[in-house]
Amino acid sequence: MEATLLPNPKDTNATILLMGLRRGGKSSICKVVFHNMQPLDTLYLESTSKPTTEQFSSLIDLSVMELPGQLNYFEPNYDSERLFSSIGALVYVIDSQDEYLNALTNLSMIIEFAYKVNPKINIEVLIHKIDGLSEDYRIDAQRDIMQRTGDELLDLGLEGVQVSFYLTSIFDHSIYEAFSRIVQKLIPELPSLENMLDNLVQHSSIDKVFLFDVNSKIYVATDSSPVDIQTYEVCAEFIDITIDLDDLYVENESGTRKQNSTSQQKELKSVSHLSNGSILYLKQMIRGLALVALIRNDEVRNSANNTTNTNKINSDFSDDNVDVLESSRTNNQDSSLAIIDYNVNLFKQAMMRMWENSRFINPNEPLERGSSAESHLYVSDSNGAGSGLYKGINNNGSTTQDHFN
Ligand SMILES: Nc1nc2c(ncn2[C@@H]2O[C@H](COP(=O)(O)OP(=O)(O)OP(=O)(O)O)[C@@H](O)[C@H]2O)c(=O)[nH]1
Repeated sequence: MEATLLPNPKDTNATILLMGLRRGGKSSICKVVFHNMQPLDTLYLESTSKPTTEQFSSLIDLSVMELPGQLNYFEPNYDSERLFSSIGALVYVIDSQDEYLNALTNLSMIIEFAYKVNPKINIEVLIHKIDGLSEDYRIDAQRDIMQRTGDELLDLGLEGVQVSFYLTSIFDHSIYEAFSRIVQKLIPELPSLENMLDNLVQHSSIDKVFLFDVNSKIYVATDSSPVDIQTYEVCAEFIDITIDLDDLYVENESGTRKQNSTSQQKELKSVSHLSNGSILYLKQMIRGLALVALIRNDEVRNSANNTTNTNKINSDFSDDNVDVLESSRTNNQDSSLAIIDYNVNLFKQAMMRMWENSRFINPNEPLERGSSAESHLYVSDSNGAGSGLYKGINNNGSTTQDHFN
């Protein structure tokens, strides 16, 4: 019998394979995270009947493939071996509001197969729809699912397989947090990006900084301090506010309104002073990304109280040597922001250099904000799809994730 062709991920893409039993929430997750669908609208989604693949590209080219729950991919007429050998991450969705024992048996079977054909694969389990569970029950369900999965894998003789678990719901930011961590593992440049962000935080009075994909609100990198979900929410919402305001206003030029197209090409930047004295800072980066930083009021106050001059220091900004302005000795908020501006510009230049050196840079590609709803994510190298290089990546600060190996 001829093998049925499953969707063929592009070799150069990082590919995420979404699996799970019927009605678990796979299509809803895709629609909410990558197509900005309102969570309540997912109620009307029809059951998916055949495999689907979508491509998203911005910093990396990412394929998200969904396999419907009712199909058995281990029948000989599916070329599952080729499929599993070419993916970066297997994301298995478990409906935590439903009886999940069948799902766990199915999951173990899939892990056994996937691990055999692709030992570098990242295995990610979403304990999904937790919005319907009490706080206590969520923890119990997570513990139970982890325990049972571990036991099943042991029974199958699969020791040392690393599986990551996330508590998720499309009704809050947990699904974005989970996908951020999943996608980050597919970005070969992640350690360099994190180093650069740490350096930025260190020299710019910044409390927390995220590098967001503007369309999906997934963050492709952040500094090494723990991620607090409220800070994430505030920063992610700031992107929407900035874009809404940006669409609202067009610049005047000699008394006449500029064309929208002209204003869209300018670099997006926004600074907002919150009532508690903190500052939100956003600046457009390359390839559909925006840098969003939270600057706490005490930091700003400290810098405002200091009256000595700003010093320029030479510091090692990731792999590229660039100058960074030290902000600890400025005399007011404005100069503090000016320093952040200067340092963020250096960060952007470093990123541009990094991507110019990357194998995927397309010189004709615009560096500015992605223009279509499907203009999304991150970077991969030529073998990124199956490389899984960053499997053991640091997951510090996550309140929703746990893993074992
Ligand atoms: N409460 C809650 N419901 C959810 C969540 N995510 C998805 N759902 C609901 O779950 C139902 C099934 O979602 P789908 O996305 O169609 O599930 P699926 O896994 O794609 O199902 P198949 O296409 O049959 O494989 C829908 O009614 C969604 O609204 C969630 O986080 N919380």
